[in-house]
Amino acid sequence: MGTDTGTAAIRARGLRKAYQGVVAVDQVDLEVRRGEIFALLGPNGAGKTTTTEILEGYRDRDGGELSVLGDDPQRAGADWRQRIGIVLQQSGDFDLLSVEEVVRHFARYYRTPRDVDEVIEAVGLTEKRRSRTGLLSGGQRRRLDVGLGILGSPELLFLDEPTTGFDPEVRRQFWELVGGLRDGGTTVLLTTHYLDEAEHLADRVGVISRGRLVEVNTPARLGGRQHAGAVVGWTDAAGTHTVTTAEPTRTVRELSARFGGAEIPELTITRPTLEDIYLRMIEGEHQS
Ligand SMILES: Nc1ncnc2c1ncn2[C@@H]1O[C@H](COP(=O)(O)OP(=O)(O)OP(=O)(O)O)[C@@H](O)[C@H]1O
Repeated sequence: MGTDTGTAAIRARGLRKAYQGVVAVDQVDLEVRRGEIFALLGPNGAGKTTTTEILEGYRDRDGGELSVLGDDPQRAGADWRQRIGIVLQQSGDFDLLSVEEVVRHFARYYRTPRDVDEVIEAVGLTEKRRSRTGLLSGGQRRRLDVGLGILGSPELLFLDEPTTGFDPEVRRQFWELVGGLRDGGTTVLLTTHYLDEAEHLADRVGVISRGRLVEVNTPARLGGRQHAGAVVGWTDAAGTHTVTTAEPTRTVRELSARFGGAEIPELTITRPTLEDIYLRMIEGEHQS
């Protein structure tokens, strides 16, 4: 397809893959723009890993057209590989080496690697640089994985379920790290089961179910979320009340009048979360 991909980092048309006759990826059309964080969501077995592996060049497709950074991953060579970064769910086994030794080792695979100290600093492991990687916590280990993924200053970074097992604080720090990469111009393809992660990080999300890409949209608009009603809740002497409405402002105004302009007790206004919308979509898919 040549190098003319415009602003698309990934462009797939009719991507298809079956294992022993069982279809895992079914006519997927996908466009990931340069500089965006795109999250691929879907239940277990939906086809996310298969799709990502095809995009990474680790798995051959059965059909469809594909351009990743202007080349077909099935034919692309070492030059192309230098331009992508991959952070797998489980990385290699080098427990006896220190953080610094591991980063230095992997830096040799790149013609123009980033500065080792800078990478260690970027993933927040400076204090652990001399620790054996086998002694790192799960979250620290994951950051090292990301450090290795960005060593070659990739134009496109694949992150496969990067924050599984992270505590909330470390997840937030990790999100900042990934957001910073995007701000620096890196395109990120993220797979995750955490909907809050997708909401926080992704510019756009794609929902894949039973091998098919069901919808691509911004987190705010997925599944018509922007039109979903709000739930207004409050309490009074009779107990707790909730009302679902398309006009929460009007409801609040009425309540305010009823309480004589005083504070409305325990007032809440909630809208469906991305997870609510996603679960509805997936449920609908299974019933269809
Ligand atoms: N190597 C393989 N051989 C045979 N079938 C496979 C192989 N890899 C995946 N599959 C099947 O293809 C389908 C898609 O699997 P895939 O791993 O791509 O899903 P996934 O969305 O990544 O799931 P998860 O969220 O559990 O990681 C599943 O039905 C799975 O059983």
